Amino acid sequence: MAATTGRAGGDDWATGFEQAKAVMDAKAKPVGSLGALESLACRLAAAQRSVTPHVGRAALLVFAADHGVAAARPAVSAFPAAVSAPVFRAVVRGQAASAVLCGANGVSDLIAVDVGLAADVTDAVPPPPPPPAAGAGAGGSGGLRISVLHRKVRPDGSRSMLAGPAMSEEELAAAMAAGAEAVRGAVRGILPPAVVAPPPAPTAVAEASEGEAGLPEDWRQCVICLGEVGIGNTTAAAALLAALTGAAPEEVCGRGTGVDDAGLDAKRRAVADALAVNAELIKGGGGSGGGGALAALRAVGGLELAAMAGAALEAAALGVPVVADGFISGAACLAALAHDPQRVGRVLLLSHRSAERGAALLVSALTGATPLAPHLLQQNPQQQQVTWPAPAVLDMGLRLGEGTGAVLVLPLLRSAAAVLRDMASLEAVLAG
Ligand SMILES: O=C(O)c1ccc[n+]([C@@H]2O[C@H](COP(=O)([O-])O)[C@@H](O)[C@H]2O)c1
Ligand SMILES: Cc1cc2nc[nH]c2cc1C
Repeated sequence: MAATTGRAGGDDWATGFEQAKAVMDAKAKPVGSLGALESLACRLAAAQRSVTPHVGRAALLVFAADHGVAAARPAVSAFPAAVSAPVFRAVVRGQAASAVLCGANGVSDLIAVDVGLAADVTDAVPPPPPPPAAGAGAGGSGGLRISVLHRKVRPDGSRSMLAGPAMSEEELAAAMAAGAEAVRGAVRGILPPAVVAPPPAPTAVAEASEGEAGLPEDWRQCVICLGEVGIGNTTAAAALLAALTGAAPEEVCGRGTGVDDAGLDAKRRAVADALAVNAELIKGGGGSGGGGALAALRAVGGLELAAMAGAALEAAALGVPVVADGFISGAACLAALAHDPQRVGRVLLLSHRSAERGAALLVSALTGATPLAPHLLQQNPQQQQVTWPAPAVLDMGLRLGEGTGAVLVLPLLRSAAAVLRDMASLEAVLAG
């Protein structure tokens, strides 16, 4: 009989999942009767390598940036680009939806990261951290600590993907490194309330994970939620999804913050133009050195999407569960998954299906039902062995971003872990 405590599966994700499933199936309930909660628990167990999974500290990382495509073609969003910075400030003050939901759902850390807002936000200061006694349990709002990480890669956001790649190689690396840095700060739990520092030098930014050294004892029980803010980023996410799957602009573009028919048409044209301008980099022809998922991210992504991809890759390198949010966060995670399918697929959890048109295709691609573009499959034979994430847990018509959907799933994750950890077996119940 499978062990009920201790480590599950060593480094073998599938063995860990099967051990957790055996424990789950032996619980005092008809097999499968807790539905998706059961597979959520088994995935958490496999990611944490323990058949007694636990959601300890949960952190929300909100990455913010502006977009050259929105500056070049403002019609792609219902809001002017100038709105990204005030929304970021509201997150930092603890007044935005993401921060409020963090408080309501037992999130211990919210880390807001400026990777390319087209405004100076270095004066954005979070509220003082809560006293230790306030606690961070679900239901209380007093335990949330907010930190700000200033890692602006470009002063005016990403370059316009209509005129070439949205990022240089160095800019992509710097944004991804900011994402990795935020993950390590969250897992360590030692970020000061405000971290004001100049961007790291380009040579220092692409460092790989430093390994487990210096991590606190409970680091494996940390869960990372990803979120973003960036006017125009549904256009970048749509272009990235199209580049990664080969889908047409009509399939990936939606109304974002609420554009009308003319705005939707502008988005479709922007995505088609960006894919044409960056075709060589995306597909890897003409000695461009491109063709991989990170080349697509560089070509038509954005600085906050790159940061989220870097964060997902770092969480995967550490083996810490990472929860994707909506359309933009999901597209960034798809790039990370296509880049390192073996490791990312083991830790990535999908929180919800956004209301954005294109989200259905995105979830389908993230779960392996829709194949990646042929050039990506050829480049990466690992795609055959990938552990695909399970379908999104919620479908509530959410389309705000900021990581709101990822945070909303935390109570379900905690419940799933509690069932696997604490529920009696049918054998024990029948024995009285
Ligand atoms: O997460 C989603 O699914 C989502 C869907 C639509 C819009 N958003 C948010 O709205 C902004 C992007 O919308 P837009 O219309 O400016 O491209 C950005 O700040 C996102 O956080 C987010
Ligand atoms: C008000 C507002 C809040 C947001 N939060 C994330 N994206 C956003 C976009 C807008 C426009």
